Order: sequence, then structure tokens, then C-alpha cells
Amino acid sequence: MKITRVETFLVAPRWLFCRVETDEGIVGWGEPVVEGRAHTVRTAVHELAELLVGEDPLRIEDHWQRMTKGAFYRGGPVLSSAVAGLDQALWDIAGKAFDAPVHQLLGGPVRDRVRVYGWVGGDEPTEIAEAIAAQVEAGLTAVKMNGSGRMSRAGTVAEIDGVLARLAAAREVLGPHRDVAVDFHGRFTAATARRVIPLLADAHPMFVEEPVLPEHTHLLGDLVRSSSVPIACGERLYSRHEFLPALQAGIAVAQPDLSHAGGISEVRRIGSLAEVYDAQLAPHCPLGPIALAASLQIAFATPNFLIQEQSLGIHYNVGAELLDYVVDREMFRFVDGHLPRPTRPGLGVLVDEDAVRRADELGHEWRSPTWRHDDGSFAEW
Ligand SMILES: O=C(O)[C@H](O)[C@@H](O)[C@@H](O)[C@H](O)CO
Repeated sequence: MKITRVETFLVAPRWLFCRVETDEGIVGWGEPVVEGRAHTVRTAVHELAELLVGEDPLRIEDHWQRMTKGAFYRGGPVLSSAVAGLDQALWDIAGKAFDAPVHQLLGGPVRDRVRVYGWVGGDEPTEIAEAIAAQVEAGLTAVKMNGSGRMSRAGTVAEIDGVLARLAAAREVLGPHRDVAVDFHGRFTAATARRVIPLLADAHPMFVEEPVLPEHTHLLGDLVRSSSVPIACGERLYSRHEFLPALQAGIAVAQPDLSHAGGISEVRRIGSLAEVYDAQLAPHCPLGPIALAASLQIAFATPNFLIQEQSLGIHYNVGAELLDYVVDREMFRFVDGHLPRPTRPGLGVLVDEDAVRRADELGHEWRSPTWRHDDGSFAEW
């Protein structure tokens, strides 16, 4: 079998899909994207496609090696995400060629269903009780929310009280049998994180995510030691090498994104590395259906898996939703807060190709917002 063509599709709300075609009629789909840099990643995918066209798609690891290392310079979000989407597509092709779901090729299922969480509250969370109640109504047993909106790096008493009140309100709606995770997007300093995170312990968050920025991984150890709250990070780490210091620092939850961290091939390895540090894997996925399908394949094959993020109803999905691009929506229907095991070959997702091609004609120009502090300086979003 030979790869004959690689196409990309820029689709709303902010995603990029790729389609890898072979001379035997088998087609693989992937989702190579960095949110806000989709056009840049698209260019990278087409540059990498030069390495793939004419080659046997089943030599996945060899392609991964060439794509990540072949141009001498390596790593970073753009290249790692371009590789990630192509890697997903190659695994999709392999599964279809061997008539097996990808998790079967990875050693077979280690669980029967996968627990998922949904987002509540958006960028500037205020009233979250109603949104949580709606997610519970939709059958979810766990939610994630931003701990705060825009806030000062040092955190005023009012801002910190706001975080505590929001989490307490969430816990009240969820009760003791459901979970809440709190995301901080590295909005405050490590010193503020050391003050704030121990205060969250009483509400028992499932984990606190990105309490500091990814460039401050070296400060995570102090943070881990400063409280009993499980610390999570990883959506902005792109390889097992970048996860190593975070794991050594003692994070409880590793969150590689299947569309950023080198795809199925690398996230599989990050999961194994996390196991060495007794950390659990919670793949990041505020993205589309192909990224979620790839995440599920990992979730079903990974013993130290914790929970899966998914984007249905997320505040970013304006103008299009995950289900708009799939033929079989049942694959993503929650039952008691879980998703069932996909049994179709490959990634298991049936992409609605006509819908994807139509969406690409419109494209999108999604960009991250720019926030500023009161004095006009740049603020982390
Ligand atoms: O955990 C999450 O889903 C993320 O923090 C998510 O909100 C961001 O990564 C966003 O996708 C950036 O554009």
C-alpha cells in the first residue's frame, strides 16, 4: 500500500482536519491543529506530506521518526501538532488495513467504557451552578471550569475569594459523587499558586490544571509539595521529554493532547512514562471528533488513564459542534457519563466528508483573545 495524497480542511469553529489517501482506497483521518495557529499548522502538514506521499502508510514509527527529527530542528507546538494529526491518520489507516480498532493494535482494551468530563463557565466564569446542572442532566459525572477569568498575577483577596466561592458552588451542585476540575491557564504566579491551591483542598477538586505556565515546569515541585490537591498539566507540553520534568516534579495527572503531542504514537509513550511516576493520564481535548476518537483509542488501551476531556458544549464551539462532522453520532453519546468502546476499525469515527468539504470552503480565522491587565500590560488568557 502507498500513500497517494494528503489533504487538509480548515473547519469551524477552530479546527483543522487532514485526510490521507492510499492507492488501495483506504483513507485515514487526523486532526492536526494548534488552536489559533491552524493556518500555520496547515502549511506544516503539507510540508511533512512530502515525506509521506509514495510511502507505505503502515511504517508508522518510521514516519514518526522522520517527521519529528528529519529536518534537524524539532519540537514545538506547530511541528508536533502537524505530526500528531498525520500520525492519527496513519493509525486510522493501519486499523482499517488490519480490520481492527486502534486500541486493539495497541494491546487491546483495558476497560469497557471511558469516563468523560464537560466544560462549564467559559472564559469569564460567573454563574456556574446552572451550567453544571445542565451537564449533570446530560449525564456527565464530572466537569471542568476556569478557576477565574482575567486576574492579576498576584491575586487580590477579592479575586482569590471569587475562585473559592466558585469552587464551593460547584461542589454544592455536584455533591460528593461527582467531580470538578479547575483550570488556571497559568494566570497567576507560582507564589500566588502556592497561596491559593491549599485553600482549594476542602472542596476536593479532581485536579488543578496549569497552576503555572508551561515554561515554569521547574517550579511545579514546590507547588506539588505545598498542598494535597492533585496537580495536572500537559496541554502545552509536546513530547515525553517535556513531560519528564513535570512528572519528576510530582504532577498527579498528565494531560497530553492527541493533536499536539505527536499523536497516538507519542501519547502512548507519555502514558507509559507517567505510569513510572504513578501519574494518571487525562488526555486534553477541547477539539473536534477526530481528536476525540484518537483520545478514546488511547484511553481504552491505557491502564493509568483517569478521565477524558471532550468539547461538546464548550464555549469555543461557536458556529459548529463536534457532531456536525460525523455520520455516526452514537459513538459520542454519553451513557452515565461514559463513552462506549468504539469497535469499528481504525479510529472508529465515521467522518462526514461532505460536511467537512463544505465547512472548509468557509474556513475560519479563530484566534486566541488578547487580555490586558488594568495597567494596560499583557495578561495571560
Ligand atoms: O483544558 C482546556 O480545554 C484548555 O485549557 C483549553 O481551554 C485551551 O487549551 C484552549 O483550547 C486554547 O485555545
